[in-house]
Formats: sequence, C-alpha cells, structure tokens
Amino acid sequence: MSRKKTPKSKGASAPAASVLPAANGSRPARPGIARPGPQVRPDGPPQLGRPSLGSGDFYDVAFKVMLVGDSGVGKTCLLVRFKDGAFLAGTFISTVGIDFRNKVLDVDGMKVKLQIWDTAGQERFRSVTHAYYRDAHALLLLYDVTNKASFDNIQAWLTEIQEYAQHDVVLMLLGNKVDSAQERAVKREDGEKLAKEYGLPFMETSAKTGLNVDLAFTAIAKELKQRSTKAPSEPRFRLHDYVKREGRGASCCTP
Ligand SMILES: Nc1nc2c(ncn2[C@@H]2O[C@H](COP(=O)(O)OP(=O)(O)OP(=O)(O)O)[C@@H](O)[C@H]2O)c(=O)[nH]1
Ligand SMILES: [Mg+2]
Repeated sequence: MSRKKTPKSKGASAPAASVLPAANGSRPARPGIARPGPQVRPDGPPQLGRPSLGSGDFYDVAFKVMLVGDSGVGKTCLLVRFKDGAFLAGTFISTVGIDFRNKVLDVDGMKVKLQIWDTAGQERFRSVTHAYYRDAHALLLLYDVTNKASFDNIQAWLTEIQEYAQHDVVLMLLGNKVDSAQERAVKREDGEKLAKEYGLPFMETSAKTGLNVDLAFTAIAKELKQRSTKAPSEPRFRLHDYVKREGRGASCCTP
C-alpha cells in the first residue's frame, strides 16, 4: 500500500472563508469553516493512494469522523483533548458551523488518518452540518452527563443521523463530563440502556481528565480500518466488545 503525507491539520483559524451566519446571543463564537480545505476530499470510501501534499505525517488510509450532539456537551473539548492532550477550561466558546482537525494513529501497524469534523451543536447551524453527514465514515454522538436535556435529545439526534448519514456509518454514543460527579444528572445505567436499545457501543468520557478519550477514537479507527482492509484470515474486530473491555469507569482516573 502506498504511503502518503497528510496536510497540516486545520484549526479554528483555518483560512477558508466562513459563509455562516454571525453569532447572536450571549456566547462568543469560535470561527469555523464552511467546507474542507482543498487538499482533502472527505467523501466516499476511505482515501487510498492520494498524492502527498505539503508537510505532515504519512498515512496509509484516511477516514472522516464527525462529532455531533447538543451545544455545550464538550465536542470541541473532546477533540482538543484527543489532538493536543489539553483541556479547554474557562469561557465556553461555541463552535460556529464546522471545523476539523487531523490526527494519524498507528493501528496494528497501519497509519490511519482520522479527519475529525467538529460540528456546531447550536440549532441554527443544523442545516450546515446536515450537508456533511453523508460523507462521514463514523459519528461520535455526545451528551453531557450533567445535562439531562442533552441526553433526552439523543433520540432526536439519532433520527437526524438516520436521515442524513450513510446507513452503514460507524456510530458510538458518549456520555461526556463524567469528572463532574457532583453535578451528574444522567446515570451511567441510563446511558447504557439507551445505547443497548439502539445497538450502539457506549462509553462515558471526560475531556477534562482524558478518561476514555483516546480509546473512543482508537476504537473507531480500528473498526474503520478493519472494514476497509480486513484480510479474510484476520479475526473480526468487535467494536462493542473492545469498548466494553477497554473502557474505564468514571471513578478510576479522577486527578
Ligand atoms: N467538567 C468538564 N467540563 C467540560 C468537559 N468537556 C467540556 N467541558 C466544558 O463544557 C463547555 C462546552 O464545551 P465545548 O467543547 O465547547 O462544547 P461543544 O459541544 O463543542 O459546544 P458547541 O460548539 O456549541 O456545539 C466548556 O466550558 C468546557 O470547558 C468535560 O469533560 N468535563
Ligand atoms: Mg464546539
């Protein structure tokens, strides 16, 4: 398999022009971008054999992963934790439109590039994010364990996903902010029950402590890699089992 270089990841300051409405309300807005940079085409099957453009890490195969869920559940923080190993504490800066970052993972000896799209949870950007669903190979659907409304809205998100995403998209449910034990409003069992009802792999995460964050993205990368490259002799990767086995409880890693 040919080796490629991934272009430098785009951050919030990506130069592409925003075509999105100006922020209103009290929250400051983090500028996003309206479409991928010209060097990456996130549509269709995993990218193989693309030429190397610019500097960056080599990769063998690339996939597009989208973060979705209500505003404030921690999508941007989860991505920043995964990409940079840091936590964005302080003022909540709501994402405008859509933004993305790249990260290359080593999955069983293969370089897997995840192009991770961070969507805006605010209702007014819904039509923007709808356009991106069909190109996603995987979706991480988040709620905030301290915000019951964000959990109650999961069914509506699933309806939306059913309508706009590919039928075989890899989907995982994440209950974020488990570090906030005092403010917990959604029990772990309720998350598990909902996930079971819809046949989804499920984990509780914390962008603040990093709990299960790498694991969530690694699990997705393993599943996608297996789907695209599995040799008939290779044992099947089981996403549900992997997440169940490797996932850690909220009480394990409080700093
Ligand atoms: N305690 C705690 N706070 C978190 C965690 N993740 C995010 N937050 C906080 O929650 C707020 C919202 O986080 P964001 O990541 O910006 O939320 P978002 O889902 O990207 O929101 P939108 O961009 O509006 O869709 C911020 O104030 C974060 O600091 C977490 O794991 N634990
Ligand atoms: Mg955000």
